[in-house]
Parts: sequence; C-alpha cells; structure tokens
Amino acid sequence: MALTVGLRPLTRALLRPWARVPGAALGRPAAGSGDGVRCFGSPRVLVEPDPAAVGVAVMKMRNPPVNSLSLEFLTELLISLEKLENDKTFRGIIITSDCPGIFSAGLDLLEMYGRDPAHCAEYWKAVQELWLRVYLSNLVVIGAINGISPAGGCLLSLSCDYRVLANNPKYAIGLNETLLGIIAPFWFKDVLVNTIGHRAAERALQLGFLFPPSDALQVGIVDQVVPEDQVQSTARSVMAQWLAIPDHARQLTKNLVRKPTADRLLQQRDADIQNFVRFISRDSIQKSLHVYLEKLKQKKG
Ligand SMILES: CC/C=C\CC/C=C/CC(=O)SCCNC(=O)CCNC(=O)[C@H](O)C(C)(C)COP(=O)(O)OP(=O)(O)OC[C@H]1O[C@@H](n2cnc3c(N)ncnc32)[C@H](O)[C@@H]1OP(=O)(O)O
Repeated sequence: MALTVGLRPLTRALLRPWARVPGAALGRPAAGSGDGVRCFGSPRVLVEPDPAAVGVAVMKMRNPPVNSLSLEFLTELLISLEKLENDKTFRGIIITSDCPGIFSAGLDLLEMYGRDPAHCAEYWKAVQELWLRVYLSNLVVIGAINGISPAGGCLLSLSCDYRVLANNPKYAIGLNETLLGIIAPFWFKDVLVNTIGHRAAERALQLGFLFPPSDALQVGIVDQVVPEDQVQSTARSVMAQWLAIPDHARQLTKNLVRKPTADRLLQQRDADIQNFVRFISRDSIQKSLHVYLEKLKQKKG
C-alpha cells in the first residue's frame, strides 16, 4: 500500500529533526546499541528489535501525556510502520505504550476542535492511512495493551491480529465516541462488529462502553487478559505461535478475511473525508467537543 495521502510536507518537516538526533534516524544503529543492532524510530515512536525474538520488532508509542494520535504522531507511526514493512528482517511487530497507564487516548481532539476544514481533511486522511496500514499489514501485529485504550486507541488495538490486555481495573477499552457527542465512523464500527459480533457492537457503540479487563475478555474485544507484568512476555509467546505459520499462507489468509472490510473504506476515501469534515465542522459538534475538553480539564480540579 502506498503512503500517498497529503503527508509529504509534514513528513519532510518531521524527518529533519530526526537527522539531528544521533542514531535516531530510521534504519540507523541507535546510539548505545551494539554493532549491527538495528534500532529505528522517531521522537514519538521507539522501534527496537525484540532481543528475545528473531524477526520481531517492538514499537513503543511515546507521545506523552496520553499518546493522543496527533497528526505528527500519526505521521511518525506511519513512517515507522512503512519502514518495518519494507525491512525483510522483520516478520512481526508488538505495539505497546511507553506512557504509564495509557495505551492511547485515541484521536487527538485538538486536531478536530477549532480547526479549519483543510486541516481536518489532512488529519482524517492520516487517520484512515494508519488504520489501513495496521489493519492490512503483512506483518503479524500484536497489541500489548498496557493502559487505557478508548476510541481511536481501541481502533488501533482492534486492527492488530491479536490483543493482550493488562489486568488492571483502571484500564478499559472500547469505542466511546457517543460519550463525546460524536459518532464512530462506519469503518470503526465494521471492525468492532467483526470482532465482537453485531448485537454486542450495537450496544457497545450506542452506549459508548469502555470495557474493563474482565468484561473486555468476555465480550471478545481483547483475546487475553494477563497480569500487568506479563503483557510483553505473553505478546512474545503469542507472536511465536503466529510466526510458526508460513508467512505467505498467513498473509493471504489475513488479506482474504480483512480485505472486504478495508475495501469499504478504500472505495470511498474521499467521500469519507468530506463526510468527516462536514460532521466535525458543525457548530453542535464543535460545542460537544468543547464541553468534553472542558470536562477533561475540570477533572484535574
Ligand atoms: C463521521 C465521523 C466523525 C467523527 C469521528 C471522530 C472519531 C474520534 C475517535 C476518537 O478517538 S475521539 C477521542 C476519544 N478519547 C477519549 O475520550 C479519551 C479522553 N481522555 C481521557 O479520558 C483521559 O485523558 C485519559 C483516561 C486517557 C487519561 O487520564 P489522565 O491520565 O487523568 O490524564 P488527563 O485526563 O489529565 O489528560 C492529560 C492531558 O491530555 C489531554 N487529553 C486527553 N485525551 C486527549 C485526547 N484524546 N485528545 C487531546 N488531548 C487529550 C487532556 O485534556 C489533558 O490536557 P491538559 O492540557 O489539561 O494537561
């Protein structure tokens, strides 16, 4: 899949600072890493080969405080994913968070609030692109979900091939868009329906459920719940099972299962962008986002 849409100026801008960080440029050995050990990433996305598993990369999201998916962060994720896809040494990625207690707070509300239509369109293209890249990745993608994962964070998790969630009562996962007064786009909905079934998705989406770990496992929005200190090791064991399957057979099967869902978006990407921009620009929606952002602020006291 080509990394095509409207990201070039930002991508160029992002690449410049990386060049100044010793060892942090994509594909270069990291400062402090041993000779020949590939460690690449960007300011917000740390990518390292798993020292205990050949062919596996660990991608850590570090966009503090809450790993919200800003345009810059999305762009860095996309570049790292593209790099991994093109690097034949890797067959699998474990996606996890470097922000304690938070996997990802989802889409960055500040990219949708008080922004002009052109910005919203560029942002939505990047959101689409990240979903397509993760969902259709040829690599095995395991989510090691070590924190709360609402909305866009949940979509990212649902796009992995397998999800391991830390058993912490503070964590929850789900598509909670309605609680913000907005709606989950049809492709978010499709992925949830594919994962937990129509009836459970119908309830979860309308009520904006954020499932705590035991409920998340029961409904099937995650595949495994394990003690927090076992999330990474479990993800690694699961990865070994998936990598035992010949790549070509697994990849073709994944494509067979996922392509119809992805095609629904691919066939109408521009219309989906226009729909998003129209929706998000409405006064009533901007008002809802304002109220929600204020609530987040007030929560701090
Ligand atoms: C047609 C389709 C139309 C529209 C579709 C649009 C789809 C949207 C999907 C989404 O992903 S919307 C985003 C949904 N996300 C959430 O509801 C999560 C909101 N955040 C939280 O609930 C909490 O922040 C947290 C539980 C993740 C973490 O709590 P805590 O550790 O207590 O941190 P704070 O709440 O104090 O947050 C710190 C800081 O970060 C800001 N922030 C939090 N989430 C977001 C976000 N998603 N986008 C932007 N900024 C966020 C928060 O306001 C605080 O900012 P300060 O400046 O006050 O420090």
